[in-house]
Amino acid sequence: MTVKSIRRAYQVIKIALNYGLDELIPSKLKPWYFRLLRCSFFWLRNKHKDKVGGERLKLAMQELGPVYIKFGQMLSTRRDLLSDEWAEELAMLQDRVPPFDSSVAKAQIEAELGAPIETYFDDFDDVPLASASISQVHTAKLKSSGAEVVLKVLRPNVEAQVHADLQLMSQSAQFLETLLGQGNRLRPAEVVEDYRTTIEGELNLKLEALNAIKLRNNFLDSGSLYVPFMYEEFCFTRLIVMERIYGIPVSDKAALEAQGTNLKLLAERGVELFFTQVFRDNFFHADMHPGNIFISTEHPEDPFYIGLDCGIMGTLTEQDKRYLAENFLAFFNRDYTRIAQLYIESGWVSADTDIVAFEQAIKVVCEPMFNKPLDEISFGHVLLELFRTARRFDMVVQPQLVLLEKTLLYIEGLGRQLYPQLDLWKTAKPFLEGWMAEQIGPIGMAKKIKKEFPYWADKLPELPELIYDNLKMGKNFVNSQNLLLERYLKQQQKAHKSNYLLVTSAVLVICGTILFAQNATLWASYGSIGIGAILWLFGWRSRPKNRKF
Ligand SMILES: Nc1ncnc2c1ncn2[C@@H]1O[C@H](COP(=O)(O)OP(=O)(O)OP(=O)(O)O)[C@@H](O)[C@H]1O
Repeated sequence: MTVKSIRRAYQVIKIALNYGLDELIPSKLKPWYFRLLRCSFFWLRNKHKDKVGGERLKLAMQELGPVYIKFGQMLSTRRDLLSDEWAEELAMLQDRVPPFDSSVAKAQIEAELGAPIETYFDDFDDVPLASASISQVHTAKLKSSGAEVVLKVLRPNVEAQVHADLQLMSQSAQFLETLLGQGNRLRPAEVVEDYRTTIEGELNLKLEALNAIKLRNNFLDSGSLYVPFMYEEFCFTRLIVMERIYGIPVSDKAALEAQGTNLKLLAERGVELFFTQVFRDNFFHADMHPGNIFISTEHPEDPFYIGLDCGIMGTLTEQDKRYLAENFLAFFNRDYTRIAQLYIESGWVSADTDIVAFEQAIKVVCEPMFNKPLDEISFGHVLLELFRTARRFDMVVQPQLVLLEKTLLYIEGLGRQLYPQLDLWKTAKPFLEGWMAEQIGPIGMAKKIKKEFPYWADKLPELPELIYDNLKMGKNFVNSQNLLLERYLKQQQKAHKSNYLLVTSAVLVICGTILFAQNATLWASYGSIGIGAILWLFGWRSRPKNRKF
């Protein structure tokens, strides 16, 4: 540990204790050394006794800075780990990060461009358009075309800060895990690792630009999602330049209503967009929060979404997608046995899970959901409850599914906020059923054949050789089996012979001893014992050696 990280550790401890975070750990989980450590910082007291736990955690994270703010945002999406109150409290964490000096931003931009800003841009605005946890956004115009653009630049030193804080978090999580025991539901080390992958991805703006280009191309002619154009020649690890967009933040419902937006259509399009991204493209935006989604001001009767910040994108395997779709369909058919089977088939829970108990647990959480009308059931909530249940049966955490569940919950919440009568099931069911039919029906089969055809066409000329090799292998296998059998039979014969000699020798030795004890003819008793001993020697020598087949 360096002096710097010790100083940072003290700062973190100070803020944590000032917000009484130590008091949030149940006393039975605080061993004597923890209490001793706490006492050694006796001058640091909880200054926020009047606030509830979740709020204290939120405030502490806000004070700790960008890394912890983002961590809090991510933690708020892990509703499988946190209670709803805590999750809601943490979800309120906003990027209330003060902007950094625009001269620093300019210097960073010029370092990436390798030239003064004026070489490529006009009207660079020193006042940032937005200042977020990881980056800051400035507006300008392209010199070449006059197009309005935004320059998104990473905060100075943010990488070092993130890495140092991550290391500290990781060490604390390990410590907490030792404290709570391996089997604890909270799994702090796993949560931190999950976060590491997320935040490290965000530190590379070039990656964000590439994601945005892919998403933009997927929806280029869709009329439901617009992703700003990226100026690739100005996209680097610490700086990206993109088209400036104008829109209404999705959370501003009053403004949307004022311009006469068709909210029903907008809400339905949101759900469709989600399912299209997941099932058709297997590439979904996984950092949906109001700051990243805007609504078009053009033709409000046929509105479209504008998506920003593609730093965190999710993908699923073909198998995950199929199990997921089947999961939803099985849920709506109330087929809990199928749900339990799906979790086992997919490997999300172990194959030796007690399927009857698991099915029962699924039924207990799912059945009450049907007390509501079908159109009020939330897919995200279903998934959340199923994951919570599966965790009790030691489900291995699937980060890609957690991302998906969080996005789904958000999309549904958003849809209902925009249009409270939104019928999710009606919007999603045809999509899911159509997709499933494509996967397992004749169309699916034809698609698979079409997809695999180039591979088989490539392998076809090798087929005769492969058949010959396999036949040869088969013949060799039969030969080696015969050899083993022959060896085995010989061993058996030897064993029989040896057993016979050993038993006879034992009988002769016993008879000789009895004759000797009864003072019978001495030569007969000595002869019997002698022959017995010789036979024992032969029997012992001829016993089969302990060979492996
Ligand atoms: N192309 C754009 N046109 C107009 N405004 C933009 C554009 N890109 C970003 N912004 C503004 O900048 C804000 C922050 O951008 P962005 O979300 O990409 O940054 P971030 O650092 O990744 O934030 P966070 O990770 O905390 O969500 C957006 O909420 C939006 O207001």
